Amino acid sequence: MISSEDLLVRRVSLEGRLAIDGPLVAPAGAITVLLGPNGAGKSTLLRALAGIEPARVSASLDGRDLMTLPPAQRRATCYYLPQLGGSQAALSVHEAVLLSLKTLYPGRVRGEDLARVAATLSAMGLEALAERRLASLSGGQYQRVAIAQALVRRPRVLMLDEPTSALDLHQQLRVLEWLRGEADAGRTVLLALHDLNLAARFADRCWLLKEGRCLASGTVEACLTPERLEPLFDVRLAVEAGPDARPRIQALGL
Ligand SMILES: Nc1ncnc2c1ncn2[C@@H]1O[C@H](COP(=O)(O)OP(=O)(O)OP(=O)(O)O)[C@@H](O)[C@H]1O
Repeated sequence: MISSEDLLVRRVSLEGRLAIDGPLVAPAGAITVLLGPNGAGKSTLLRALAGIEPARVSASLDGRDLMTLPPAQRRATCYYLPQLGGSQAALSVHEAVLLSLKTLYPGRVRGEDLARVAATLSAMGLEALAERRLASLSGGQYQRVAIAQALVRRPRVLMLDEPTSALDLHQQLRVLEWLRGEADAGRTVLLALHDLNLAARFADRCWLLKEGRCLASGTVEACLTPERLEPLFDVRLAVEAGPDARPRIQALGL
């Protein structure tokens, strides 16, 4: 059943790139993972929902038509973190995270904002790097700064595009466990992921995308099956239940 606190996507289309026919649901309080091969349209869909791509979007959030939100409010409500980039900006890690918050609340820096920045740096294990310049960071360190810049704003919908692509195993689990907490706090978390086992472990729901279309959506158990995944990725797979009863996926070959 769709609640008034869901992100409900009815249709999204972008000439030649995306033809999503819903309904697709990303509930508040849940992690929804977008899965699909390279070029499937995962980033384009997230960008369309965030209002960055000039797509035709029919979607609602908390019962309100997403398109009626003024563009700045829509981007603040649905924060989109792109795939790993890098920054040469002459900012420290602390300044970069604080700047993200100041962009949301221009002209305001209160004690509570500094406390929020400190808590976010701590959540991402960045305290020791707080005074380091962005340009001096490793790829994985920079990715955690970018995630901290998203988290510090506490958006209603967090859309993170491949947020663990540069992270070591410890940091992958740290970030996903933190995102689990963000969902438990009532946010909607939407992630594009390539790691099927991370998706199996942390997601509540999946949207399976290929060639700009959504082939299936539903619970992890319903979506992460060989019948769904083998044609999606064009590989042979074995799926078995892990000790936590969630699927474990092994690639057997092409
Ligand atoms: N700015 C753009 N202009 C035109 N086509 C684009 C643009 N960006 C992406 N595309 C195309 O749109 C399609 C979907 O790309 P998208 O980046 O959404 O895929 P994805 O599922 O996120 O892939 P990946 O797993 O490789 O990140 C691809 O065919 C891509 O080449």
